[in-house]
Amino acid sequence: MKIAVVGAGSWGTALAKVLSEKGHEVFLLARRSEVAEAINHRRENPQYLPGIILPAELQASVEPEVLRDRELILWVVPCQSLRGVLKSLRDYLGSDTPMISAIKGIEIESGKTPFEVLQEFFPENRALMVLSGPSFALEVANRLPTAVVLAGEDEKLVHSFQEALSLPYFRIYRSLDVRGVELCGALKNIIAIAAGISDGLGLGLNARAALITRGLSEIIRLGVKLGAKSITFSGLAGLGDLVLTCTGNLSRNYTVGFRLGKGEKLSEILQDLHQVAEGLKTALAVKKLSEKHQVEMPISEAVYRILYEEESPAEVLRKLLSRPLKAEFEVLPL
Ligand SMILES: NC(=O)C1=CN([C@@H]2O[C@H](COP(=O)(O)OP(=O)(O)OC[C@H]3O[C@@H](n4cnc5c(N)ncnc54)[C@H](O)[C@@H]3O)[C@@H](O)[C@H]2O)C=CC1
Ligand SMILES: O=C(CO)COP(=O)(O)O
Repeated sequence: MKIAVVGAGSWGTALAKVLSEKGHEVFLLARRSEVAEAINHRRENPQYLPGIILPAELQASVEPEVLRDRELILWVVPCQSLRGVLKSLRDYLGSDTPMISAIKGIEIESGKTPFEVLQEFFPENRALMVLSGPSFALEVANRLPTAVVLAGEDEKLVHSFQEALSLPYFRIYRSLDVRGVELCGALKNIIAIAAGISDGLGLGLNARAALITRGLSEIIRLGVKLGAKSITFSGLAGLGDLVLTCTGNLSRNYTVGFRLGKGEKLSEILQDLHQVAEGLKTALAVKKLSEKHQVEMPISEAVYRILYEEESPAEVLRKLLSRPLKAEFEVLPL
């Protein structure tokens, strides 16, 4: 298959490597020519995946022309950049070319997920899909066993792409709950920031386990209100990715939280963060969505206050721990 991956950051590069190893003809569309040149000439993306040797067959380019004859496009740019990228590339794209978003976020302005933004640009396209799940780019690039989930509305289509894109070390499960899979990937990043803060404060493993579990509970509440199936949250995109990013120090979101917990200011952290930590922006989008839909999200709200209202992590923690005691489970629709 002729494939293009748009976005030559760590995840775009790792996915392009997987697809190239599967035998597809892959173009990686980069924004900067030095990134494309390094991939083509040194077989490496030194800024985003240093030390990983890329397949000789994988080609990189900054020319949108390479999108013209592709049979599948993967979108792997930061969520808040997707709209601008689509505006600039739309003329090079077929209206019904199969597309997969591997982006984990929610647009701040519109409250839309990447899938919804793609639908806005390609309203006739019935071949839009979402890829999510626990998958650190570096581990995938090192061919360590990984399981992810591909979701789409057309079961036959999703099934065919599941077969076409899987490798023994990159196992793709399939789902029809696009909304759920996509919201899981976006919302878990805020909980990962919270887990990082907790670890940075030295609150221990009990606290982190409680954060993951109560975090899951609140992201299910919002997700279900927004049309997701609650069972999806117990799958790879939900619990799987929550566990990975809340416990793995390869996570950018967790790392931002950890540094906040250690007392650094967000402005200082942003200065040397050279990759996207989607949870920072998703926290803004979720603040608006949770208020609009009247969903209680104490952990996401706490992260928002630390990030944007300069409340100290210790003060936010004090407030979280003095919330009224309640029943563990509300009745949730399946
Ligand atoms: N890195 C990982 O392990 C994983 C990342 N993701 C998701 O993939 C998405 C991309 O993340 P990463 O590759 O990790 O980010 P990154 O920060 O490593 O790279 C982002 C890439 O997008 C490009 N970019 C940014 N703005 C652009 C614009 N306006 N036009 C064109 N290109 C632009 C950058 O130049 C860079 O190449 C995020 O939504 C992230 O949550 C999902 C699974 C795993
Ligand atoms: O989503 C990820 C792994 O599944 C990557 O997490 P971070 O964006 O926090 O690094």
